Amino acid sequence: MDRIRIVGGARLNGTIPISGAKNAALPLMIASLLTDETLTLANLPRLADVALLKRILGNHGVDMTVSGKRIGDGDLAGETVQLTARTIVDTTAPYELVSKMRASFWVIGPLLAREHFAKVSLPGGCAIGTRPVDLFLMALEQLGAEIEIEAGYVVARAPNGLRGAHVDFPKVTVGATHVTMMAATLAKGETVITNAAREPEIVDLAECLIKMGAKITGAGTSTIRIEGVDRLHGAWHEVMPDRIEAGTYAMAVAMTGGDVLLEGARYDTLARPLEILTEVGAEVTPTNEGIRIYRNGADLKPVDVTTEPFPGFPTDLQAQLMALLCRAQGTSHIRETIFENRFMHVQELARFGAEIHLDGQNATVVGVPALKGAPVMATDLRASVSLVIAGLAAEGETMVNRVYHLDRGFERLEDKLSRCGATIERIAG
Ligand SMILES: CC(=O)N[C@H]1[C@@H](OP(=O)(O)OP(=O)(O)OC[C@H]2O[C@@H](n3ccc(=O)[nH]c3=O)[C@H](O)[C@@H]2O)O[C@H](CO)[C@@H](O)[C@@H]1O
Ligand SMILES: C=C(OP(=O)(O)O)C(=O)O
Repeated sequence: MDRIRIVGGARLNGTIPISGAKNAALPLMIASLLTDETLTLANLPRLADVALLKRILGNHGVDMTVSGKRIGDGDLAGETVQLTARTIVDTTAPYELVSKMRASFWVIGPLLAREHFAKVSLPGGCAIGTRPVDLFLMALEQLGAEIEIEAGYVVARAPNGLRGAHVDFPKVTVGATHVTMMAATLAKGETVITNAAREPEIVDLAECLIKMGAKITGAGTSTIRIEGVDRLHGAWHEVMPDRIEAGTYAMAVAMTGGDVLLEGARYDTLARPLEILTEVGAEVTPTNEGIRIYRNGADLKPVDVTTEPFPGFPTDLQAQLMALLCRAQGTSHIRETIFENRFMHVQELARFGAEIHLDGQNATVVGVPALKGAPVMATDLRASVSLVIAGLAAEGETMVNRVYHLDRGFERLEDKLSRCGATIERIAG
């Protein structure tokens, strides 16, 4: 298993190109199941999750060709991939694949809409909470599907096709909003989703579906309207930049000090976390090329933050912010409201000498004057990268074990950071 070795203490200076967003790329790739024509996706990040989804889609009959420019080993640009689901050859998404990544469950929407049948294993993914799928099933039932759970699989049937309906989510869910939106594109009549997720990745998917011929309005607001059409066609779409990757590097620069341009990052997708970073003591400047983050040696200030659905502070940046606050002068409070078990980085951050107290969904972070490098273990994707951030700012050597979590969501992390002056390397093993 690969490990990442870091020698902390260097300031970060330079440019970090931001990759295509994992959490947009996955639903966009899944949308290829909705049409027998070619969906071309540009700026697809080279990530373990994208590779796994290629296998899952291949199993359903999606042909994939890579046509993007690759300039060489040092190239940081994403891939352009053409996905063509001429016919769906298998409507089952098996346990062996779906259990590895939660988003693969989302194939249920397009398969059901196009084939009127889907058998999809209950999902896996990051161990950050129980993560049920009841709201997906509720929405698909409202669109007319008959659903049964058989031996760990969701079996969904819509013999006469799906029909438009009012789907009112009792809580904001990104995944179920994606799936309902995709399924409703081919349903008969109008679907109205209320209390829909407003995340930028929902907007990115809606924009792609519209290019494919879907009739969707309101994506990015709490009410999305979809007028079903008979068929969708091919399209070209560029995956939006990854706001979580950009936010992660922003936290890293705020912690180590330095001056970094996050190339391609979009301020509108990161307004709340960047506002928090400003409160903490970093300088944040949106530019034509992206977002510039600067901090000199000034003290970091403590803050109180609650994770919330977009446009609130994202749960996917909570671990990274916590790492940063370990070095603030004073006591910060973080409340996690999205996932019930997303504090697994706390015990690992303690290995650096951090002082964090947990009480249910609340963490109290007492800033310490210095962190010391340590061997640590990654437990999930964003927790892993919080350990990298802590390691970059800590004195001495840090070894991050179980790096495969990082490879799910961060493209060439060690390349991007070492180009900015960090001492960081991957040790194959
Ligand atoms: C691939 C992807 O895009 N993953 C993101 C997506 O995950 P994901 O789409 O899985 O997260 P959701 O927005 O659905 O989850 C929000 C909350 O709703 C609950 N819930 C969800 C569905 C359901 O049927 N029943 C239910 O109770 C979840 O357990 C959680 O407590 O949004 C999360 C919240 O921004 C992010 O942390 C993940 O990175
Ligand atoms: C939790 C995440 O991913 P997933 O929903 O795929 O587990 C994440 O991207 O932080």
